Amino acid sequence: MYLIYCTGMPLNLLGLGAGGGCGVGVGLGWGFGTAFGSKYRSSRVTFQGVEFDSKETVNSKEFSKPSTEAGGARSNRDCWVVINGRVLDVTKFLQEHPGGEEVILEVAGKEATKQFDAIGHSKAAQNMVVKYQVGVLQGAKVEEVDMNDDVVDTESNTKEMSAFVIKDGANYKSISFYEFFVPLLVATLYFGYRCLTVPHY
Ligand code: HEM
Repeated sequence: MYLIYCTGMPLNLLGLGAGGGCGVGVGLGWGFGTAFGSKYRSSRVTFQGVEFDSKETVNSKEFSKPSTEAGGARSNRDCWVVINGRVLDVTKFLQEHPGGEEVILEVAGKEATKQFDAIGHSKAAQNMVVKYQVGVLQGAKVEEVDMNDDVVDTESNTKEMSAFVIKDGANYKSISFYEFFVPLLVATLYFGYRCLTVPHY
């Protein structure tokens, strides 16, 4: 009798383990996701390590010629280029550039719009340009960049993302509540079900 009872216990414990594991796993995953998401929940968007503001806030200092003011900068310690009328200090970006630093150094201090466009840079890359803007070329008409575009860019969606985006929502608090309690409820129900259905000898 005693032996049979002992055999039943591990079964019961196994039920508890499976039930608890499922609940805790889902709960922790969702809970952590929620907490982590709330920490970064803002109007800022981070994509591949680059943070974009929702509004374009850039330096609008005017430069007369890329070849004089921006043009002295042709080394990997000080490298500026002009793309679509924007004067960019890309010194810090050189080593991060997926296409290598050489290609940018070749056009350092120059108008690089043609070369930039010729590559067919992704929308994300085009938006990234703003991050390095230190001014605009005098008389140049600079087009506004829609920062929200990059997150729907299909090509970029397939690339590695270092962070995720959670949009602001009025009812996110109630969502967090459900995210936490629904897995807990599921685990409890499962555990209850196991307790009732596993035979006790
Ligand atoms: C601030 C300026 C620039 C930024 C932010 C930038 C960003 C990027 C990014 C994110 C990529 C990865 C592919 C993509 O997402 O499109 C890339 C690739 C590349 N870029 Fe740039 N880029 C800049 C300037 C330039 C310039 C001026 C040139 C050429 C003179 C250039 C040449 C290339 C090449 C050759 C590749 C590799 C393309 C491939 O592997 O298919 N980039 N760039």
